Amino acid sequence: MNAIPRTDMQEAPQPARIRFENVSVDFPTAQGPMRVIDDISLDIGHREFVSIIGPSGCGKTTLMNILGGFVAPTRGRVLLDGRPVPGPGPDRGVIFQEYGVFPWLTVRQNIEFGLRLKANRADAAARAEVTDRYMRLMGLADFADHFPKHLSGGMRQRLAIARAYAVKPEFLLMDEPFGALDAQTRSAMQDLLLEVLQTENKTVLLITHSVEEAIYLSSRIVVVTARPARIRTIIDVPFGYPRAEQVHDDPRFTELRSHIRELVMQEYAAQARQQTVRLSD
Ligand SMILES: Nc1ncnc2c1ncn2[C@@H]1O[C@H](COP(=O)(O)OP(=O)(O)OP(=O)(O)O)[C@@H](O)[C@H]1O
Repeated sequence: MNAIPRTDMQEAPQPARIRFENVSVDFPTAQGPMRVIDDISLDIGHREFVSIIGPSGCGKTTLMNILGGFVAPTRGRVLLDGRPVPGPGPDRGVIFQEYGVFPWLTVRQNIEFGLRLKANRADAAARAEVTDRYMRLMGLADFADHFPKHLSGGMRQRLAIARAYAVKPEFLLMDEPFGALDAQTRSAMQDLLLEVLQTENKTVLLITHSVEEAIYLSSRIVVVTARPARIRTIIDVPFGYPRAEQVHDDPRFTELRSHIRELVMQEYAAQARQQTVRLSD
């Protein structure tokens, strides 16, 4: 495929806000260390939106867990604004595939939780205002005093998203955040995210299995290989921000979608071959 010129508003990423420097991760297994990430280097600039796409189980979540401060690399390092990741912190809002909500707190209390933390201290009126805003945006206003167990799966996921957005983290780390939502809600959540990014400075790393979602939202897409995850290729998305629904109809969208799908399919095939070899060992 021909190189697609970069036409979005964001300049080349420099200096890096997020830097993966020759990162490798091995996990111990009964058969010895298993390499999950292999020598990944990647710079992500201020206000960039980078998506990672690759076969299931290849190591994407592990990559995000390193950035979140939950997993340490075996080799290499990850820098945030030039400093090694110190552990989890309120500068990074993390949204996982599974609902990251506290079951013992109501909807309102869940959203307020982060706002009460010292690093994000806000007075009670400001907390209530932000909480009300996100409950409205997420369609949860009528459920303010409900506990998560009384919400549908999609509502719990929207609550998890509201909690992360409300704290206004500089970095959003999102691991399949919309995967559990129905198509209509997923599309609304994508648009809401684009809206939030228009008004707030955020640098975003998204893991998704949806090629369309990656193209619609990102400025760059990183395709990773079957395990161990290496960078297969990095693609510049040729659409600027604000980004409108109509980009789905752009012929470049269709062309990119086919190209990325093909790459991901090849990696799934490589993964299947590896598994066949392992089974026959
Ligand atoms: N803490 C851990 N200890 C041992 N193995 C782990 C650990 N975390 C992940 N793994 C293994 O590492 C591999 C990669 O997992 P990871 O969750 O990073 O993949 P993924 O690409 O995010 O998968 P998916 O797309 O299905 O969510 C898997 O084989 C998983 O079982």
